[in-house]
Amino acid sequence: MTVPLSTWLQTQHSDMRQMLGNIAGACKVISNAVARAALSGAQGDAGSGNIQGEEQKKLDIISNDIMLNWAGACGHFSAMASEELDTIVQCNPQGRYLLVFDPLDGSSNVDVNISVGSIFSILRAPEQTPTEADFLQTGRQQIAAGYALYGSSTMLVITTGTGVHGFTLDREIGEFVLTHPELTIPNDTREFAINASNSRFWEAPVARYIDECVAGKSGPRGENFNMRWVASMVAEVHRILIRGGVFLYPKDSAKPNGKLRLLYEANPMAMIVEQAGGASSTGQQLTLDVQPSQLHQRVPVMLGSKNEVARLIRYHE
Ligand SMILES: O=P(O)(O)OC[C@H]1O[C@](O)(COP(=O)(O)O)[C@@H](O)[C@@H]1O
Ligand SMILES: [Mg+2]
Ligand SMILES: [Mg+2]
Repeated sequence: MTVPLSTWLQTQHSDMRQMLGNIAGACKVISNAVARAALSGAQGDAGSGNIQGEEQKKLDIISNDIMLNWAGACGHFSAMASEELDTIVQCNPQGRYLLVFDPLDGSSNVDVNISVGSIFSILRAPEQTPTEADFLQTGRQQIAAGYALYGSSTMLVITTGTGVHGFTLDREIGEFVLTHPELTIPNDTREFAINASNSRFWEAPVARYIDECVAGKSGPRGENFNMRWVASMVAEVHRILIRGGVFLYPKDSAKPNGKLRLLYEANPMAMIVEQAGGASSTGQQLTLDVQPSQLHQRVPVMLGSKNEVARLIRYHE
């Protein structure tokens, strides 16, 4: 049976239906902007930097504007925060929710036609005008999270706290269609993802874990492991949702807080991964339990198949 996103959304309360509907609209528009970038002159650097001192691509800024406009139009968000904006943006004072997003994740890949994505998280808003402090909620307080993957097909993966569901964009009808209901991550895996160029900076527990994987059949794990690194978190998490695996962007001596951002990368992905039966940890603490202290805070991330994440946590004890 074909279930379009608009039909699936009928299972949600009306605020959620409209919020996710508009976010899905934004993702379709971003998908087109990404696909047409070489034709429209939207590839390359914007010549500016974001608050974290990272070079912005033209498509980072375009995607950010699309998400602000489309999500803002549903009227349910009282404020939003984005990777690409220094401070929060006030929206509808009557809105009962906050939106946090990474408009284009993995954007260093965008000029080489490798998969990129968008990540979002929905939180409850306070009754009064939101301030930055109102965004500093733990991942457990998210009421929905998801990502769009702009890959060989465009997909939208959503959780509202009852499982994880994947929709594929059918370009012939312009609709997302439910193709991957109830995604689950196997408990065990023989595949890891880490940027090994940082290995000289790794801390002992991560170095031990990776050494043991690389040692293969003759090592302590007694199994051969495979490795992948796309450098697009959305693509890595998607691979793990489809066939299992473990993804690490740990802290190390060069990046004492890791690289990924807690509110709009780690938390939404951790909610998705937990909802799919996997786990996500900083090494010390479950990602969803971390109390944020800053909007653009970074956090170490280890997520994926439950038993591998449990092993990583053990190695950190
Ligand atoms: O280039 P590195 O250090 O391997 O980092 C790759 C990681 O950085 C990110 O690209 C960060 O996201 P942004 O592109 O949104 O800044 C992740 O998607 C990816 O996992
Ligand atoms: Mg990102
Ligand atoms: Mg980004």
